[in-house]
Amino acid sequence: MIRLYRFLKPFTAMVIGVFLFVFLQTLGDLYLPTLMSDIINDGVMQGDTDKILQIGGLMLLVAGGGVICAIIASFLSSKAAVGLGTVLRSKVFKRVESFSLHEFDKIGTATLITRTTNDINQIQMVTILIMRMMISAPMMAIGGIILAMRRDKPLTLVLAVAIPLLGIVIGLIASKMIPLFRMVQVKIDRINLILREKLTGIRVIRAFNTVERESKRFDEANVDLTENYIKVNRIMAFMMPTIMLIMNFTSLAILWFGGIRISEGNMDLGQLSAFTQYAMQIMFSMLMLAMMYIMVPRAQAAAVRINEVLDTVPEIVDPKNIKDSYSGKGYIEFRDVTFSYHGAEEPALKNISFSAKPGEVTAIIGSTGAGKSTLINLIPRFYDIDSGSIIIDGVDVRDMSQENLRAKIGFVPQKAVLFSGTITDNIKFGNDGATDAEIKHAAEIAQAAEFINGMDSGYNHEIAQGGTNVSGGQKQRLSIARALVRKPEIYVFDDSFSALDFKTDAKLRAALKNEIAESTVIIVAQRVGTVMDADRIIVMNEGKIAGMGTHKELLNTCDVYREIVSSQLSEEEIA
Ligand SMILES: Nc1ncnc2c1ncn2[C@@H]1O[C@H](COP(=O)(O)OP(=O)(O)OP(=O)(O)O)[C@@H](O)[C@H]1O
Repeated sequence: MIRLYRFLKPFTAMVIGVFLFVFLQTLGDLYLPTLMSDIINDGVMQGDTDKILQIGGLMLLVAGGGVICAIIASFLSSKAAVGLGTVLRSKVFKRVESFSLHEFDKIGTATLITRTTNDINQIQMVTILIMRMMISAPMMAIGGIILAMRRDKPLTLVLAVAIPLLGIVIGLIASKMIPLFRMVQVKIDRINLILREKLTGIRVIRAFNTVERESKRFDEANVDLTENYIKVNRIMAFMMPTIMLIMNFTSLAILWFGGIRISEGNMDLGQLSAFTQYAMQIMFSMLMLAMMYIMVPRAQAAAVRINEVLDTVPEIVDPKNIKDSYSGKGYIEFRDVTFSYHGAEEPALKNISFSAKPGEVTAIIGSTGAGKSTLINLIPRFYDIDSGSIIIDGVDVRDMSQENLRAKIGFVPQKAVLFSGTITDNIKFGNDGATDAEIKHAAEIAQAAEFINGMDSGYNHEIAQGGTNVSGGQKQRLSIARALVRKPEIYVFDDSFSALDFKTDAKLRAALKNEIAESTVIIVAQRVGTVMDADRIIVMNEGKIAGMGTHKELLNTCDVYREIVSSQLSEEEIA
C-alpha cells in the first residue's frame, strides 16, 4: 500500500494539514482531563465559583478548538483520500487502456472493474482512517500513559493488567477477521463476473428459459459473500461488548482502587477523575489501533491487486526507435508468420505467407475456427507473433508506433460494436475531423443512409449503450461507415457483411469497389458470393493456408475451396 502512496504527492500540503490538526486535537483531548482534575480540586471542592468559571471557560475553549481541528482534519483527510482515489482510478484506467488483448484475456474484465472501483474505494477509506489515526492513536496511548502515571503511579497497575488483556482479545479477534476480510474482494470479483455475463447474455438466458438456473448461480455467489460478511459481523458483534466489558471493568477497578487510595489520603478526587479519563483514552486509542490493524490488511489486499494492474507491462509496446519512413501506402506482407495464443497447445496460425497491395482485394475464406479472425487481428498488431514478420509499407509492424500503424487501417470487427451517442458520433469515431458531408457520404456507401434517414432524428438518432436499439445488419453498416470515414490505406473487414441480406451485400460491395479502389482491402467472409470477385482468395484450413489464387484458379487447384464452394453454390453457378 505504501507504494500507492507515492500518488499522494500532489496532496502533500493537505496530508501535512491533517497531521497538524489531528496533533492539535489530540493535544486538546489530552489536556482536558487535567483541566477536569483542576476544576474539581480547585473549583468544586473549594467552592470557588470564579475558578470554576475560569477553568470551565478554558475547558470549553479547548473542547471547541478540538472540534474545529477535528472538522478541518476530517475535511482535509477526505479531500486528500478522494484525490488519491481519483488519481489511482485514472492511472489504472490508463494502464488498462494500454493492455494488449492478451492482458485482457489473462486478467479478466470483471476483476479489472472491481479493481478500478471497489478496491480503490477500500484504499480511499483506509487512507482516511490512517491519516486520522496514525498520529492520534499512538499519541493518545503514550501521552495517556505518561499523564496517568503522573497522576498516580500505583493505580497504573490496573492499566498494566487491563491493556495487555485488551491487546490479547483484539489480537485474537483480528487474526480471525483478517482472512475473512481478504476473501471479500475475491467474492465481489465473482459476483461482478456473474453479473456481467448475465447482463450481457440476458437475451440468450431468456430465450433458453434459464433465468432460474442463472438466478441460482448468482444467488450462490451472493449468499457466499453474505455469509462471509455475516461471519465478519458475528466476530464484530462479539468484539464490541467484550472490549466494552474490559473497559468498564477497568473503570470499575480504577474507581475501586482509587477510592481506597483517596480514603488513605494518597490521592484526591480530581486526580482520580483525570486518571479515569486517561485510562479511557488509552483504551480508546487501542481500539483505534485495532481498527487499523483489521482494516489495513483488507486495503493491503486491494493494494496488491491494484499494483498488479499498474505493474503489468503490456506485451505490446512501441519500440524505442520508431521507423516512420514508409515505402508505400498500404502494402501488406506476411512472411512465414506463426502465432499461438497464450496457453494454447497448438499455434492458431502456421507459416502464413502472402502479400496484398493497394488496389487489390484479398479475401480470406475457411471453416469456422480456421484462423481467419486471428490472421487479420495481427495486422493492427492486436497480438505479437511467435515467428516470421508482418511488413506494412516496408516496415515490420513491431518497428512502427501503434498509433501510426492503426492510423493506416480501417478495421471493421466481426462483432460490430457501437457506443452510446448519436449516429454521427459513432461514425465520427473513425475520424474526429470528418465533415457532415463526409459522414453522409460514408453512410451512403455503407448502405446505411436509407435507414438513418428513416429515423425520426436521422443522424442525431441516439444509439443506446452497446448499440441495442439498432439491428445487427444496421450495426454492421454503421461500423463500416465508421471505417470509411477514416479514409485509410488498408481496409480490414472481418466477416462484416454476414448480417446483410444478399441484395444489400452486393450493393455495398459494388459501392465499396469505387470508393476504396485505391486502398488495400482484406475481407474475411464465409459466403463464396462475397469473395468470388476478389483479386486473391486465401483459403484457410486449421491455421494454415490451404490454397491461394483467384476463384477460378482455386476451383482447379484447391480441394478445401472446392468443398466450400460446392456446399454453397449449385453446379450451374460454379460453372
Ligand atoms: N482469444 C483467444 N484465446 C485463445 N484461443 C483463441 C482466441 N481466439 C481464438 N482462439 C482460437 O484460435 C483458433 C482460430 O480462431 P479464429 O477466431 O481466428 O477463427 P475464425 O476462422 O475467424 O473462425 P470464425 O469464422 O468462426 O470466426 C480457434 O481454434 C479458436 O478457438
